[in-house]
Amino acid sequence: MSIVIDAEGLDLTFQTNDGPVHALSDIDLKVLTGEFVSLIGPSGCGKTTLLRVIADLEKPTGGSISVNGVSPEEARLSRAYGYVFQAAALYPWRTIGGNISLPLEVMGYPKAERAELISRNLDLVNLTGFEKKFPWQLSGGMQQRASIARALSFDPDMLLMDEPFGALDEIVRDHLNEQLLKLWAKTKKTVVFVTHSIPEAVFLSTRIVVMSPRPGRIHEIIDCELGHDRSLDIRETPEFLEIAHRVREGLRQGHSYDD
Ligand SMILES: Nc1ncnc2c1ncn2[C@@H]1O[C@H](COP(=O)(O)OP(=O)(O)OP(=O)(O)O)[C@@H](O)[C@H]1O
Repeated sequence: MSIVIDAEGLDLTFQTNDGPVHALSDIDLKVLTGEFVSLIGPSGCGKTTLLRVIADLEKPTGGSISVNGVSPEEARLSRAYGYVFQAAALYPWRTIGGNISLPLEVMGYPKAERAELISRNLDLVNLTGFEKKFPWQLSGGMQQRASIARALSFDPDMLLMDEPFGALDEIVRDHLNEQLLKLWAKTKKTVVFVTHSIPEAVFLSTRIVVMSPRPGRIHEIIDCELGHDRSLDIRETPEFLEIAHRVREGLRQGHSYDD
């Protein structure tokens, strides 16, 4: 396995009207090919900022980071990743197929190839038959699946997912977690996934990065070796509960309730 993301001593301070905000401090993280790494931590600990630095949507103010061995900017330009936002962020005036097609149009894919990729990726997220619907005709869970299909459309090796299921109810979230795991096993993508949910992180990940706030740091990295073939029942097993307990302890230790 090779190193996809290599961050060393990463620092990011935002300059705001209210003074500097130290969002990331001394982040060391290596992500290997095919891993599913979750970033978990309390609100404001820098999870989204770290994901955005990997995606070249923010520039770090210190330290170094490479993605696929090159700078985040070069990786972005070479389409190294697909990005899934917190809200599905689909264009309401475009059909589901039209939304998935958009990055492909921007990249100049010919029409026939676009049609083939739209159909393949709709199939991957179990939305075959919904190509001509508009986003408002789909449930929240289906919209989020469509946005995953869009992120996958040009077959990037890596998916960056910022709390994609945070706004969905628990039953839908469970279902999508199962589907995402199957998709990950099938496509062998490298995934970096932001979440607030301990069960979600333990269910999905091969490693869990526990972050703590003010400034955003990595408190602990926990291995999550539950095998690749997981069903939701695994959440009742002692192994699962043990890892969930360790994550909860890590979050507690990293979080000061005094401020
Ligand atoms: N563009 C920005 N300008 C100024 N401050 C910012 C900016 N983006 C994020 N921050 C600040 O950086 C810190 C980390 O924010 P970030 O959104 O990365 O946290 P998070 O862990 O993803 O939070 P949440 O779980 O609520 O999404 C916060 O204090 C936030 O207010």
